[in-house]
Amino acid sequence: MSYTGALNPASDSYESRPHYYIGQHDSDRWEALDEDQYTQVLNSGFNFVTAPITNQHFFQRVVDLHKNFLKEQEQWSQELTPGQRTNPSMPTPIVPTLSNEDTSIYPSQHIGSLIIYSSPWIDLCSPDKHIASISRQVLNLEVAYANFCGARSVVIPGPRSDEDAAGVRQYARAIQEALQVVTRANLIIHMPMYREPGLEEKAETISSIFGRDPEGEPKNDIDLYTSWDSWHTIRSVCEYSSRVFLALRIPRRVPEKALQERWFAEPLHFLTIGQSVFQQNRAGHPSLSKHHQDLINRYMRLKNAPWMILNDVGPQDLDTTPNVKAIEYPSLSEAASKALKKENRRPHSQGINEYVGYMKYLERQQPPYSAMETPALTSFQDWLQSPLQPLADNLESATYEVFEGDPVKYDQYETAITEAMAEWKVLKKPSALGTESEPYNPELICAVAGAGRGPLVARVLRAAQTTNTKIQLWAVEKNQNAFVYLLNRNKREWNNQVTLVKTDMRGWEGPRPKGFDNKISGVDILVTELLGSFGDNELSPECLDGIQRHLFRPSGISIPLSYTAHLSPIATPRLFAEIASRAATGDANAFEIPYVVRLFQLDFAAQKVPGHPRFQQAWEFVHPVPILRADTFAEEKGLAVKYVTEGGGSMYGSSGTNEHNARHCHLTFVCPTRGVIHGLAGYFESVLYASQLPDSDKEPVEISILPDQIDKKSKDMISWFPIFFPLKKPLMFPQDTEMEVSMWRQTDDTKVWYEWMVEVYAWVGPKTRIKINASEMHSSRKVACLM
Ligand SMILES: C[S@@+](CC[C@H](N)C(=O)[O-])C[C@H]1O[C@@H](n2cnc3c(N)ncnc32)[C@H](O)[C@@H]1O
Repeated sequence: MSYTGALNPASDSYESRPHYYIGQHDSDRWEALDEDQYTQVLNSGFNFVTAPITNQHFFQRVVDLHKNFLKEQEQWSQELTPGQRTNPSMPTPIVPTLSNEDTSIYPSQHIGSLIIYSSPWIDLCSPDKHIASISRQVLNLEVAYANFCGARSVVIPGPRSDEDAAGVRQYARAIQEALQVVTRANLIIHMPMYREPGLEEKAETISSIFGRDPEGEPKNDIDLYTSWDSWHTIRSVCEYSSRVFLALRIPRRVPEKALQERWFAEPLHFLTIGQSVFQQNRAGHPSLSKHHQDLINRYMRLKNAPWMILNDVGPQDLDTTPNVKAIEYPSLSEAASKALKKENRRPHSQGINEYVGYMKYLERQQPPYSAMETPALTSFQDWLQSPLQPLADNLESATYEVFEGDPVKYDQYETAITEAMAEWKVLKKPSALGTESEPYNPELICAVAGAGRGPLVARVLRAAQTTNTKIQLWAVEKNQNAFVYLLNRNKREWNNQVTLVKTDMRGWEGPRPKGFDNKISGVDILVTELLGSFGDNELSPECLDGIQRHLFRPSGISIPLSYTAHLSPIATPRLFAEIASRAATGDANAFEIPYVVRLFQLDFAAQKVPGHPRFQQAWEFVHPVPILRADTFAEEKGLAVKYVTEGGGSMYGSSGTNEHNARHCHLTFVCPTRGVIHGLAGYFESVLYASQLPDSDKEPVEISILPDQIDKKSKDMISWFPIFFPLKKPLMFPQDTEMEVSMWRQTDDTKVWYEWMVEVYAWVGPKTRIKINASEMHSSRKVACLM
């Protein structure tokens, strides 16, 4: 396949894969482009260009200012007495404000389409306090002016080295100060993915001009994470400001996956790609390695996909004569249509820049959006929602409609119900004469509890048809509005064959089947779907406690049979920033509640290590509660006795009736690379049905939202997003950490809530571990009400 011939938007559907916005940056550019140059760049295929805030005139002014200062200081120190001379220091000169000769950008309604660069020659990290101060003043003057002009984003070169921690702190402070100076514009810090030895760009800085650039010996042992460390210091000092973003410089050699993922979680605004990152293919055209392509493809899947800036890749023949007149930038579309008119007038078309042509080719080669990447689903990426409380609240029809839009969940349920019905016939027949506890019943008695608008009722009826089973069916629902819908559906679709009961399932008296002398009977199959993102968080265990007493013993079947909650510690700077801003604007509980969120832009802290998987099970619930079948069932399933015992303890002031649904876990995750976490990602899995036949080799019917299981167990299931338990303060950890997560599912007679904390341990000897960091104990005092 060829990428030459380049842009032909009509030839491929751009909607079916992420779109590339490609900008042009020239590191030698001192002036903003004039209109003709700008048009020429857009004509060569770029979508936007960069512009420096200040020019060479300003640069020279600052250099002269510092030169004069040094001279004066020299003279001044000569005049001091030897005693005074030990620490001569004059106050740093004040950089005069900008004049119209210092800049070529001006306010215009189109300034937003320019990406503004602050001066690459400032050195905010300089150990020379005067140079550092001048640099800071220049930055403030520049960002203030860019903000005044209406610029939306200002790219600021990151620290030149990560070695000097004090320098990085100083840099971070300067950015924090610049944030106070600008009221609107975003500050975009330009960082390398890592420092490639010998390949760092060497730009002239105010320090190098005055001979103060700390060169240092080139190092052989590269620490891939120092650049990220610097970035982390900067954004932490800026308190995760929502106006601080990243321009990430793509290296020539793509680093290990863990580092790629680390940056993936950060607020990427731009990917910058220098000419030297490109290789030449056999035909002599620029190309990127497969690793680079994979990296870009991954980053472009983000909801707010980064834009790309190609550095120093032409067009070469721009007339770059310094331009001191005010420029009125046309909008992108105006410029493009002007360019087209000009193009038509030109004898020879100038053609697409070959680097842009190649990037556009890569754009078309990206994997198309999958079923899980519809615009609707993508819009949910990293969007915080409060968990539903279907017990306490009545859901709206639109919410049910969203559930019903996911066929995967219902297909799995139908498979489970079908298997259970088929096995019921075999298991129940031998006791055809019946016992006292299980009188013979030729028709299967089934109940769907929490029926909503009836999708599971429909699946039960279908399973009965498939297995040719005669059933009597009850549907129990406490939401009076959904109940009206059920009544209507029963009449229209189900020929009134379903017995509808509007009640809280915990108080349901049980079915009175036909042919039972109007007596209350047991239930053969109880179908429920009361699961939340963490399995038990929508109070499935508590609701089932009240209804499972109606199940026939021992043959009654609960679908689901069991569910497990799982955890993994994650870095998610964007969510932390969002929750922190909620907390700062008055939501005192912002960090004390879990959120349902389609986690996407995250980095898992734990690696997959034998014995310490990345996702670990917190706890399990099994139905019916084994106390009722304790001896046989619990033993068969190998359940811990603590799950079997009902009662057992009581919260202060409560009678402890729900104590058997309390849980606790203590998990150890292994984190080989240093980093930071912002909370815990929570998931669930559920066994809907597992064969009860002794010789069955059938796989259990399961659903899972665990990232490493969903494709295997319930591919493309979208009914549940993960849950996120935030930490109030980001928790740093060094390399080779053992991270210990403790979580409790707490309950009294009236409610259920979670408590969680994380501790960081490091090995300091073969047998000695010390605690080096810990979060606070968090408590979502009232996650779900039982009343
Ligand atoms: C997650 S929705 C599932 C609804 C439906 N089965 C579906 O798949 O669309 C849970 C349903 O259970 C109902 N529900 C929750 N707790 C209940 C209770 N204790 N008694 C009766 N219905 C309950 C809610 O009103 C809601 O309709």
